[in-house]
Amino acid sequence: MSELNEEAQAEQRDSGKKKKKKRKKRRETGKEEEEEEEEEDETVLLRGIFKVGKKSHDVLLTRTKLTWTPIVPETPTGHLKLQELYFKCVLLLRDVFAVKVKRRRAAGQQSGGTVLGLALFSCRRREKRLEEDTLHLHNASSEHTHIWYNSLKELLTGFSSRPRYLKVFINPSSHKKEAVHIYREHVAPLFKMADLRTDITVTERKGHALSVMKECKLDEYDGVVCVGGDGSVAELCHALVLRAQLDANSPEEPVKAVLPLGIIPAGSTDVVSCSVHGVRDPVTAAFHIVLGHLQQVDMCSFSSYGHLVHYGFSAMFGFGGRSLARAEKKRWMLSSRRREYALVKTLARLRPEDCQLSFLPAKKTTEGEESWTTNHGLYLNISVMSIPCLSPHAPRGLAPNTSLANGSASLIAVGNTSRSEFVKHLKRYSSSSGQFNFPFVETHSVSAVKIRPRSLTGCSEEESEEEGDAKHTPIIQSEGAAAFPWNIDGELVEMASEVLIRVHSRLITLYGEEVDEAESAASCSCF
Ligand SMILES: Nc1ncnc2c1ncn2[C@@H]1O[C@H](COP(=O)(O)OP(=O)(O)OP(=O)(O)O)[C@@H](O)[C@H]1O
Repeated sequence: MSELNEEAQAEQRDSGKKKKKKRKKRRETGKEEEEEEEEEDETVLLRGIFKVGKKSHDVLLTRTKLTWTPIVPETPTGHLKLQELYFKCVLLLRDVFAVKVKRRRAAGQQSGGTVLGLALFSCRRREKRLEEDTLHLHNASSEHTHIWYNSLKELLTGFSSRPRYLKVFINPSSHKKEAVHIYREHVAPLFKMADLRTDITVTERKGHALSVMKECKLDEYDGVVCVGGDGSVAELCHALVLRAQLDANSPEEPVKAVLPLGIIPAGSTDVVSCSVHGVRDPVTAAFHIVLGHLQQVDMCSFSSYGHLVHYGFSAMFGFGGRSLARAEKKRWMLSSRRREYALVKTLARLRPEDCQLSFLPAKKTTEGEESWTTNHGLYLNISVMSIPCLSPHAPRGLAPNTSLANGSASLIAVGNTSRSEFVKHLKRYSSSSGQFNFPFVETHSVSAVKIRPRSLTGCSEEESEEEGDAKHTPIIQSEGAAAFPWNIDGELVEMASEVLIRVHSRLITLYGEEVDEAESAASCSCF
């Protein structure tokens, strides 16, 4: 018997012993069932010889992985090089999204051809990015190749979270109007390889996706995909929860969205995409969808006068709302220029909001009662965010103290201070940390917030004087009373009077995962 075989047998004996020991230990803790499942997963389903590169390999397939080890001929001395003994490669099936039979075809030949073996398409991680990788397994036997192909196909279809049919919305007007191109170039080919079917709507106006979502037959689909910026994402998240609420006939209480949402970033900031992917990369986003990585995410409801206005992830009142209102009036400008212009202009006219701020801490009192804390004062900005809101401009997030599914939101209240101190606070978002280490900033982990403006000045009067060219109208306009601009997920919403924000735990599922930091890029140049 060769040293290789002895070694392999010894390894098997060892692992057998280890498994027995493990089983004994688990029996003691009552976890025998789990152990049996684990063992079943490791049962070898297929074993065969394929060429990987130029060398023949011993290839093993289990329910969870594929391993290949080079078959090394014995040397005259009977010794093997150490690196050859331990050179075993592993591919986890959870990372494989497609398998194809490779054939040699003559030029122009559409079907048939000589079987060459298999190609396994998988995704590998490079920090937060997911990239395509291919493993070629060569074997000229058609029968052998098809046995492996069928088994691999069967195992891949067993991943129940992977979608097969998706409703896709593309906003052609997002950011640089590249959404259609991004989808065609980077996403559609991956979906096709994974045998994923799609039903595509290219949106024609604001609210188009919402109206389609209200009407369409949802049970046909396994998920929804949005190709666009934060505004489009906000519209679809709102639509998914609203649709679930309508279907469940629950006028008061929000209902969990039935289908998961995938986000292909094509906007200028892409806060939600960065928060669940860690990068602004359409390919990474597409892989999370194809591989069925599901992440439950908290959402907020925003209501005014007792009526639901919107569902969303984040809201800014004060500076954040006013600067967005300014930016929206300059829609004809490029989005980066528009944002810089609005920030600088709003900073130049910086003024606090006089308001009553109440919040419900996330941790309930020992009696489990709701105990609101209320403050009156002047605030330059108030943010409520149920997700960390990562972006290349704020890699640690606008709200690093919250996470995607902790059932609470971060309340960041910035009190009145000098312009220079406020700018210092803003600049720290794009650098390292410490954005909250100012005496005028308070943060709380909350489950609900109420904001009641006490001044009578809304947005229109102050901001209109040299901006009469406004063509844009906010998505919600108040009647009569002065309306205040709110920035809800990057969309302008005008609301008068008190606004109530409630956090709803895990209201929506997004394709992605929890990430702690986003890949950073150059920060905004206006400071
Ligand atoms: N064909 C269309 N023309 C104009 N607006 C549209 C169209 N389709 C969708 N919209 C609306 O455009 C708004 C903004 O979309 P989106 O967020 O995708 O782009 P953006 O504002 O350029 O990106 P970002 O928010 O990252 O700056 C959304 O409210 C969406 O409903």
